[in-house]
Parts: sequence; C-alpha cells; structure tokens
Amino acid sequence: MEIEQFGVGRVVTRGNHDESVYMVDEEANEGSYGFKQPRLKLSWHNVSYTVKARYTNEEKKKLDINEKLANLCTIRYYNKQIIKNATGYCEQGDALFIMGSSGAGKTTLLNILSDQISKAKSSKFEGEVLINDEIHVTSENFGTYACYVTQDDYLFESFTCQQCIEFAAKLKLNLSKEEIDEKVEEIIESLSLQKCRNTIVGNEYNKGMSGGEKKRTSIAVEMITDPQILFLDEPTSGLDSFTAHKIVSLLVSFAEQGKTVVSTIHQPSSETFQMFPKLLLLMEGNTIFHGRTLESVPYFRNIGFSVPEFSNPSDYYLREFYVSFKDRDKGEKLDTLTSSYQREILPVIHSEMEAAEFDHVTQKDLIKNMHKVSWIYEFWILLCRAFYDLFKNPWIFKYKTIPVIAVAISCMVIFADPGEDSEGIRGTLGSFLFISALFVYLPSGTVLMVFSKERPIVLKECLNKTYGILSYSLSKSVVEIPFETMYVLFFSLVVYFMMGLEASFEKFLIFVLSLSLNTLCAMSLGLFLGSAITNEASSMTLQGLCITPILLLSGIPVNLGSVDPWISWFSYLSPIRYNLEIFVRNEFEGKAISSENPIDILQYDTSIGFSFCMLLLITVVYRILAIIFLKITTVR
Ligand SMILES: Nc1ncnc2c1ncn2[C@@H]1O[C@H](COP(=O)(O)OP(=O)(O)OP(=O)(O)O)[C@@H](O)[C@H]1O
Repeated sequence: MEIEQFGVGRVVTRGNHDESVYMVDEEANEGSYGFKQPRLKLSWHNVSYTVKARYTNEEKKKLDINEKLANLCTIRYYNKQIIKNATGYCEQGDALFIMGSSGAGKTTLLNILSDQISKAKSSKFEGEVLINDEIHVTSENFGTYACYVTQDDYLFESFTCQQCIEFAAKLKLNLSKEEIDEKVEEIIESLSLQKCRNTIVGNEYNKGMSGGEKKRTSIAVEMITDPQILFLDEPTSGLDSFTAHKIVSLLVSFAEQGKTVVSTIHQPSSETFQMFPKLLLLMEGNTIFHGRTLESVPYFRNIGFSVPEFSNPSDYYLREFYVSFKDRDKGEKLDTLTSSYQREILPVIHSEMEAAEFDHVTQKDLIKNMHKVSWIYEFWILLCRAFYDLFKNPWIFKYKTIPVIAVAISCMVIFADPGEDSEGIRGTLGSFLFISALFVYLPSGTVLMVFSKERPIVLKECLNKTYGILSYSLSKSVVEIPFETMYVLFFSLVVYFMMGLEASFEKFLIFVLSLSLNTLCAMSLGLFLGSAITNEASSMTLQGLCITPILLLSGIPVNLGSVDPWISWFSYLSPIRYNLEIFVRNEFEGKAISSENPIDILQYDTSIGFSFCMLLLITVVYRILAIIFLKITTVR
C-alpha cells in the first residue's frame, strides 16, 4: 500500500481493493461542533486474552494422568486463551470487518479493542491497545473519541425513533435546544431514518420498527456524539441479506467520510463481502488474515486454500477455517495458516502501522472534546425520560391500572363493612392482609418486569459514562413516589370507607401513608432483585421466594407468639408486618369492641411511629442495595 500526500491536509491512501481508491479528506473530517477532529490511529500489539473455562467431559477424558494430578484441585477449570497474540491497526477512513466462524473470538477481540472486556481476576489480558501509539484505550477516554454499538438493540420500547435519538443527544451533548434539534435532524437524515422517525421501537407484542430500522436507530443513538471510531458487534445479525447490505454500505460510507469503523460480522452475502474495504479473519483466536478484503482470495489460493469458482469467499472461509472439536488435536491447518500469516502478512502490517498517519493529541486534548452536561441537567433529562416512559409504557400504566381497579372492586364486594363482632374483625384482618400482600406483589412485579427491560440500557449508558447510577436511581424515585402515592390514594378513597373503617381524616391519612410506604418498599425490593439478578425468570422466581416468608411472618397468617423465637425474629424484617401493625393499631387501638382486641391476639409489640420508621428504613436499604449492585455491574 502506498500513501501519497496531496497538498495541505489531504491524505489519499491507495490500495488494491478492487482498483478502488479510498479517499480520506480532511475537509470531511470537520466535526459537527465546529472543532477539527484529530485523525486517530488505533493499534493493538501482541494482545492475548485468557479466561478460566470449564472442562467439557470430552476434554477431561483427554487429560493425561500428570495433567490430572497437576490440576487435581481445579480439574473443572483450565486456562482458555481466546485471543492469541493479535497485532493490527486501523487508521482514519478504514472500515475493518472482523470475520471468523462461531467461537473464533470476534466479539472478544472487538471488546478488547474497545476496552469492554471483563477485568475479573479469573481472566488475564496481555498486550496493549493504543490510540496514536501512546494513549491507552480505557473506559475513561473511550467515550471521547469512540462509540460501541452492541449486537442487541437496547432502546426504550415505547419511544419513537426520534425520541430515542433526542434523549441520547440531550444526555450526551452540552448544546442548546436549537443545536440539539439540528444535530438530531442531521443524524436522522444521514442514517435515512426519516420514514420511521415517528414509529415506536416496539416489541414482540406491539409491533414497531423493523430490525434494520432498530439497528440504524441504535447506531444513530451512539453516533450522536460524532465519534471518530465506531465499534459495532455483529450489526447485521438477524437481518435479511438486503437490509444487512444496506447497513454495511452505510458503515462503509461513514469510513469514506473519514470515520474509522471496526465491526464484527457474521455470514455476509457475497455482495456484502465484496464491499468490505478491509478484513480481519480469526481462527481459534489466531489472526490468519488482516488486509484488503479482495487480496484475501489470492493470498489464500497461494497457500493452498482456493475459493471454489462461483462461491462466496466468506462462506468458504467460515467453512474451511473452522476447527471442529474432533480435529482440534491435529492442528495442521491452523499451523499452516498462522505461520503463513506471520511470514507474509505480519511484516506488512508492522510497516503499514508505522507509516499510518495521525495527529498528535494528548489524553487531555481528547477529554477536552467531551461534551459533558451538568449533573442537574442530566438529572432533569433522566426525570423527563422516566416520566415519558411511565405514561407510554403499557406495563407501568395500563397493566397496573387494570389490576388496581380490579382489586378495589373485589375489596368493595368481599370486604364491604364486615361489622365489629369476631367474624367482622376476622374479615377486617383478612382485608388488611389481602391489601398489604397485593401492594407488595403488584409493585415489585411491575418494577421487575419494567426494570429487566431497562437494565441493559441503563448499564450500557452508565458504562459509557453518559450518566451515573445515582442520577438514574434518584430520577426513578422522584417519578415513582408521587405516581405510586396517587395509585394508593385512589385505591384507598374507593376502598377505605366502603370497608367501614374508622371514618376520621387522621386515620385515613395514616392508612394511605402506610400503604404508600408498603408499596415503595415493595418497589425497592423489585429494583434490588432486578439489579442483583440479570435473568428475568430467576428474579421473578426469587421475588416469590422473598415475599412468601415476609408474608407468612407478618403476624396474621401465623401468630408470632406461637413460632420459635429465632423464626419470629425474622418478622422484624418484614415490611408487611409493619404495614399490618399500622393498619391494626390505626383501626383498633383504644377502640371498645365486644370480642378480644386483635392487637392483643396478634401480639404486635411496636408502635405506629416505629413501624413507619422501619418501613422507611427497609425501603432505603433496598434502594441502596440496588444502587450498590448496579454500581458493581458497571465497574469493568
Ligand atoms: N468469559 C468466558 N469464559 C469462558 N469462555 C469464554 C468466555 N468468553 C468467551 N469465551 C469463549 O471464547 C470463544 C470466543 O468467544 P467470542 O464470543 O469472542 O466468539 P465469536 O467469534 O464472537 O462467536 P459468535 O460468532 O458465535 O458470537 C468462545 O468459544 C466462547 O465460548
């Protein structure tokens, strides 16, 4: 490859790729915010990544006796090197597509280049990933020059395409409203999203955008900051070949405009494959090709791997450069490919890497370009987003309002004015238990359902340092507290008087406040479970498992005096117990009734004030635990 210099600020790189000429024009590299974006070079040097992996049964059988003895304690695990001694580079205007059969290490390499890999003790990273030969790629500086588009589209399902981009712009860019609007329009146009700008993202039940539109929206959301380098993990997965082709041509056009694109790709059609300016092929974590895509065909032919006539080279590569478990020990093919790569390609990569041009920037220069909004503005935008989601998300509004109305009607029918004899008191206690339990199951379930969808979005945004976990948690609380209190108030207004409870404003207020705190406590429990457990099904199961004991030890299902003290002690951790104690004391304290007073029967031993404090404390503890778990998850 030869590099020619044309006058001031113009670099044209000539390559053999289909006789085409890639032009990187500095004029095109003027950032959207008025400053000139520096030309960056991304390079990785002798990068290896090893994890602790579990032995499969077949692998265990193959261990010889010495290995078995040596690994006696850790026989189930071994060190698996996923990426082996990779070296390469990308300069401004490059579009590099990483290909390889399933499990070859594409995503791992992409994650290494973008500093997204886990830094757990069980994994080992060696080598360097650098910007302009000197700045290490870290999660601190990554957002200042790059973005990462994940394989799955993490977007708010109830938002339209335009709203997704607008909220991202407001959170990421410190610009005026007019400038934001202009920027959003620009990106909608450049990604051809005009047709679907008002279409909601949708889900399997509520159809919205098509797969390609979702992917382009995800790219737009990440590209709103005008990053220099774009990392994409399998942007065409799940798309038909026509849409995949459109996505790839879009990425290639970004590179032609001066961006650097690094993307993993899976099974491209032959037309799409021919569009790749540069290709990096992986086999079992080894780089076996890195260079201009169309040069790959003659290169592999020369070393004995001829692409059959009329066949798609990418299909051939994926089929041929795959090591099945059976063949793993033979390794001859892999040896041929890796030694040829080291002999023929690596020296070229080294010399090209040295010759690649870039602007000298310091870490400070990069961070200067960051458009961080103020904490207050960030909080305000998160608040607006949470409000908007609240009214648009059917899980929060529709699916919650209907059960609350249904429960209110059932309470009115079943527990209407039960009277004050022993039967009536049993009815009243039953209604208290029913209401308390329901206002734990329902809010915690809704929060879990909603948060399981929101969690990956929040984690991604926090990992990208768009905002902090604290701003997010606070904005959610500010939106949820009045909303939930409103529900409880509505429910109580309908049910309280119909059930013949003490008709006094003060007592009604205590009832509402207690039920509101009970609800907030349950929501915090949901948030905590959703933060600690990634799997939606497991967190739902655990929700049931957590609520059952707090319900059983609430005082009404089982008399607390009749169970072992070490078990009854747990009742002090049950929010339902405190809510019930408030309800019971509020209704029966000092009341002259013909039968025995339920306060004495239930053996409640704390006061209304103490119960309120405990409800508040449990709510706060769950919230803090949720924040801690989210914070842990966002530390790489
Ligand atoms: N943390 C880990 N622990 C154990 N094995 C891992 C870990 N991360 C990745 N691997 C293994 O490393 C190999 C490469 O994974 P990677 O996800 O990078 O592959 P890929 O080429 O992107 O595959 P695909 O195309 O199927 O997504 C796989 O065999 C995977 O099972």
